[in-house]
Amino acid sequence: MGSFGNADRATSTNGGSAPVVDKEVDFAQYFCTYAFLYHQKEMLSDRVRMDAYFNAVFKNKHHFQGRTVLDVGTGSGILAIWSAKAGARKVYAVEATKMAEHARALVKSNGLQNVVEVIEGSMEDVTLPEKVDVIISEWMGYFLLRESMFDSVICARDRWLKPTGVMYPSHARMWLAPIRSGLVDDKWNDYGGAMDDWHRFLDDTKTSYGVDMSVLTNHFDEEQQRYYLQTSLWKNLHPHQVIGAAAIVKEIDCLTATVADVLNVRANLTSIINSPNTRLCGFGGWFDVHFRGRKEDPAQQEIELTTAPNTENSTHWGQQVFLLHPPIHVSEGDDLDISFAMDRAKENHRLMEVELGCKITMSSGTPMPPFSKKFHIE
Ligand SMILES: C[S@@+](CC[C@H](N)C(=O)[O-])C[C@H]1O[C@@H](n2cnc3c(N)ncnc32)[C@H](O)[C@@H]1O
Repeated sequence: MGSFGNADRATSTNGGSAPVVDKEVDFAQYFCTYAFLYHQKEMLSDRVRMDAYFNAVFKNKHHFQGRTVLDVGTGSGILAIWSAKAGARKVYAVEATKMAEHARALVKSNGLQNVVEVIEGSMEDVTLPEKVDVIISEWMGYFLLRESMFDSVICARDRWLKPTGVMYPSHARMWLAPIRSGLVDDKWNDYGGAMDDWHRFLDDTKTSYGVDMSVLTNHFDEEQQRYYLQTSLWKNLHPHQVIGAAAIVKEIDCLTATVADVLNVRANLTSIINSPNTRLCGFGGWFDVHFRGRKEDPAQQEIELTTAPNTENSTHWGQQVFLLHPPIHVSEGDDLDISFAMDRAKENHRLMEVELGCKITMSSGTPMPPFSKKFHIE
């Protein structure tokens, strides 16, 4: 995954189904960061991520030995190199950016050029000379689906995976849990500070330059609210900040999922608060993926990659935090009835819009007023 730029939003849509993407715009917005080694290094330094993929490949060599492999979005080439080292006969390593040149150099310097073929191009446009036994890819964005790279994996699978083929990873899940966090106060104060500063600016502009700009106050306020209060945050939460049972929002079988399955995520979830006298400050979202092979050709050792809050094994994905202003006093045994909706942003199909609704019933049986809030994942 990566924190790609989103400055110039010009993606068009075809009436609510999968967006039609202007490739040049997508390249400028999304792929640009992946062309830099510093960014690949960030992912290559994530030990949880690296160990999971390394173990998935080397503890399941039977899936690779003598087989053909496709690495979707090879980046530096690391997964293709491991696949070759695990005994693959041929590895096609597809990468959209110029990073393909570095991958090619890395493959050669590791003496694997006879096995790994690096192909520079979009997965959607590339033609392979044969179908493959394994598709390996690290496609996961923040909260799993940001970046929408799974679409490219689905496209690759439908075109190039043999009917007996295996997906690495094979399964994915999104999780959501109620959390407490001091960030709720920080962001509220930052927003207040920004508005105080705006009012000082208005006075100053009027006094010094004779122009009254107060007509813009509502627009500035909306901008600041969006920035400070309605945009989800990247955070590595401490497990103690999770104050209730985590619930599964979405389960994906990578062998069968379609783009339609991941386009609009809808879920009704329940959770129970398990901390006494605390504040419900929002929700934390994360994901896990599993490497299980396929039913008829299972993994010898199943591997899990989780991005759940963890003090020792945090990942560069962290968690996505959706804050509630103001926070709500809750206590052990309070029931949460949560509705979750996530759609792609209209202006950029790789970003997301989330709507979270919640009804809380206190352990006494008394209901609290329900609420609903919209967020942007940027
Ligand atoms: C999250 S990185 C993973 C890189 C590498 N596989 C690894 O695990 O370190 C995803 C890579 O996929 C590439 N990518 C994303 N979508 C692609 C597509 N449709 N076709 C080709 N490459 C793509 C990106 O440029 C990026 O280098």
